[in-house]
Amino acid sequence: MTDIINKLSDRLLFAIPKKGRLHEQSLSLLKGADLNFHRRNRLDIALVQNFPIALVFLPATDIPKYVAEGNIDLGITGQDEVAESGANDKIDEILELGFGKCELQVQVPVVGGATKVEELVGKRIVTSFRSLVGKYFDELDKKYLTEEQKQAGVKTKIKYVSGSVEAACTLGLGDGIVDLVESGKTMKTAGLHPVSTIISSQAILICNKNPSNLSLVSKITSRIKGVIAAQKYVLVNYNIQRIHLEEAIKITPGRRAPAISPLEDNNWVEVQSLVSKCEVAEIMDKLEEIGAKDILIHEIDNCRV
Ligand SMILES: Nc1ncnc2c1ncn2[C@@H]1O[C@H](COP(=O)(O)OP(=O)(O)OP(=O)(O)O)[C@@H](O)[C@H]1O
Ligand SMILES: O=P(O)(O)OC[C@H]1O[C@H](OP(=O)(O)OP(=O)(O)O)[C@H](O)[C@@H]1O
Repeated sequence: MTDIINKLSDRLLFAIPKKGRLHEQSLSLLKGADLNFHRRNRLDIALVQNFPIALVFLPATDIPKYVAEGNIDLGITGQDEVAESGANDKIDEILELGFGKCELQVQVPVVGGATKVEELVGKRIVTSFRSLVGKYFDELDKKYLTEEQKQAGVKTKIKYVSGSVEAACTLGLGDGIVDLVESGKTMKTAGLHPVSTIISSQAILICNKNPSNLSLVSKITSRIKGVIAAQKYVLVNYNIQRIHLEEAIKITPGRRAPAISPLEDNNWVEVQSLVSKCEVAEIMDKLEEIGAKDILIHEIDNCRV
């Protein structure tokens, strides 16, 4: 451990979620960006071999605080964690990473629960997002509590639990909860349904406003952008008769323009173009309809676009 600590002083410190929903995908981003490291068993610091960077494995919840205070230069966490930390104006949100997508929702029991979020005003809300939920219900209190209730000191009570928030209504701790929802399976299984959404979130790359090595931050950001772009696009290749080329270009315009190469048979050309992964099936259908042949789709490992 001391040998590693001695090597930290000249390195950019980059925080990675040490467990939970963001851990695995953060590691695959690092791999895609070719940041090589070896993490010793149970050690939360790992030196990157091919850059003057040290990775620090921390809970996603704590990462905004470390980055805001300058103890860490760069970090991956959730937008929800940044909002909850209240550190938004002390950090730069550099890049949305496209994973860890979820919504922070107010949920109530399907049977016998409130039907609208304003019915929860003055009641008990259980959550792990004390600050965001406190602010959210302060606004609702102002709007929906009567003057008599305000004067009597009535307020919505925000109760903190660190996990398994969905159990709170069944166990009688709260009248509603606020927790993250992705597929909705956890919520449904617990007999809950949403009555409002507080924020939408995804994983994000954040940076201190004065990082120790700005050019290295830019380099790492470009590499990560390349990995993300590669996940969004595929390369499509096909042959088409020249007479249909104009229509084909409309279907696959590429980011700038498609690459067009002549074939031995002068009536045909080969076209290569980047297309969005989520549109690929539809694009192949359209190409087939105009007579394209030999349509090939290639995954992209990495790119700069
Ligand atoms: N179901 C989900 N789908 C997508 N992203 C999620 C989901 N749940 C959480 N996240 C994202 O992952 C972040 C970390 O949540 P996670 O539940 O994995 O926490 P954790 O670090 O493992 O801590 P704990 O296990 O103590 O709750 C959240 O702040 C959110 O940005
Ligand atoms: O809508 P879903 O796809 O069901 O996901 C929602 C669940 O995911 C998160 O918890 P996680 O499973 O990460 O564990 P935790 O409760 O220990 O935080 C969140 O707190 C919900 O419980």
